[in-house]
Amino acid sequence: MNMKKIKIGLLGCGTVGSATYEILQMNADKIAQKTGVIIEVAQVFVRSMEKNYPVPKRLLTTNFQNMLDNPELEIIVELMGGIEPASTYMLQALKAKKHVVTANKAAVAAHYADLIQMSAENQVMLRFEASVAGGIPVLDALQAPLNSNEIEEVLGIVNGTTNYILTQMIESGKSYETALKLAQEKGFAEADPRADVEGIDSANKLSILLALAFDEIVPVETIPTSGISQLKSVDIKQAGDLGYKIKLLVRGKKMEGSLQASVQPMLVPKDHMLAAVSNEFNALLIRGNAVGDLLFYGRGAGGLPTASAAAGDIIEIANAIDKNAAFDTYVNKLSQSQLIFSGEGENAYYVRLTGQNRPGTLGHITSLFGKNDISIESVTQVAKDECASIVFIIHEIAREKLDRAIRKILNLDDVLSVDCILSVIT
Ligand SMILES: NC(=O)C1=CN([C@@H]2O[C@H](COP(=O)(O)OP(=O)(O)OC[C@H]3O[C@@H](n4cnc5c(N)ncnc54)[C@H](OP(=O)(O)O)[C@@H]3O)[C@@H](O)[C@H]2O)C=CC1
Ligand SMILES: N[C@@H](CC=O)C(=O)O
Repeated sequence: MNMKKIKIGLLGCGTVGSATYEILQMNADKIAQKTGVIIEVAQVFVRSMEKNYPVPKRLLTTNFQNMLDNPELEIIVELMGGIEPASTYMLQALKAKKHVVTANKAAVAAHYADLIQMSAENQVMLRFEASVAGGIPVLDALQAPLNSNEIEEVLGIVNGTTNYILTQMIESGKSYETALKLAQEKGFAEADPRADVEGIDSANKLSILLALAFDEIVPVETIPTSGISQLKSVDIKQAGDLGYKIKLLVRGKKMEGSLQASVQPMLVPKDHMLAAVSNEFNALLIRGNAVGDLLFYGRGAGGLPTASAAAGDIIEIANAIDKNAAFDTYVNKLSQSQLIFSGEGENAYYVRLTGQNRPGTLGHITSLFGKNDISIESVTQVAKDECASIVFIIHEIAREKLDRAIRKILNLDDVLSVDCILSVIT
């Protein structure tokens, strides 16, 4: 049988780029057999011709314009990372009527509307399944299979590096620094790992999820975001003693005409599904008003799992080209919802503070919480010499209300410091 050959160009040949090349070689026969299409990597854009990449040297180029001008290349697969020049290259490729696949959540989140619009105007396909939760097909699921639902909530772990670090700290007693170094060596971390540990990578992914789940474009910089770099081992241990694991979670939730969203380390009860998600694995709970709760679980970082999603997008586009199908733009509608973005919403909280080790301290604090309508679920106190470490779990309230009460607590003579405040999943 004479099969159609579709030529593609890769931008970047690092962890994900080389794994994408590997999958397309390793599974070439299977892909051709299943789809009737041969996918050929015809050019690979890199920064240096001197470096050793796991692709034949004849494919390498350091000139992006060459790829743009190459009429044989029908699909551009952007796996370089960073907002620029990746975004500009993708927009140029779409304008040149080339289909685009990317794993780059930073670029997609920053230029979501422009990219969608450019693909729609030029009637070419744009796919970014690999940009959220690595190998887990969660963006596709939010399209056809779930579009009969109104999505009520998305909640989960979408950053492999931080989940790997927390798992290694909790289960293997590794230091934060050692665990981060290991995550980098394994190819999970971003080129600048601050994006992982400060929660920015999760916020980029959440912004994409909010667009697909709620038709709402929420700029990344407006999402309340905190990461794990400031977490102290004492809180990881204390949370463990109280029956929780700390996880970096993304949450988007529809509440009476408003949309709440946040990225933050949260205490997760040990019997919660998300508590069992370890190392570089990700998991996302999606709640639809018809289907109820769905849990998506799998490897969220690493070369082959991420490349599996990118290669899936390439094959989908190659199929559409082969069949002369209409080139849908995947998400061809831009924000149409009337939801008002209202910050992180209400949460239960873990509050650790240090007070004087003397009778009355605890009473003063609990009475101040009470006067501010804050209800306490549990209190744990550990006294050492002059000081006492006191941990409260308090029932759901708005963060601003908690912060107002904390300011008053800090004015009490017998309170020395408020050391840690973390949200708790209930
Ligand atoms: N690693 C993972 O687990 C996952 C990564 N992603 C995303 O996939 C993308 C790629 O990540 P990853 O493979 O880990 O990154 P790497 O740093 O391993 O690879 C990036 C590649 O792109 C090249 N590159 C970077 N900038 C330029 C530039 N300006 N011009 C030319 N080449 C450039 C690099 O070249 P050089 O070799 O010279 O440095 C390298 O070959 C990122 O968007 C990332 O967020 C998504 C999900 C998971
Ligand atoms: N650095 C990211 C890579 C995948 O998106 C992560 O750790 O999840």
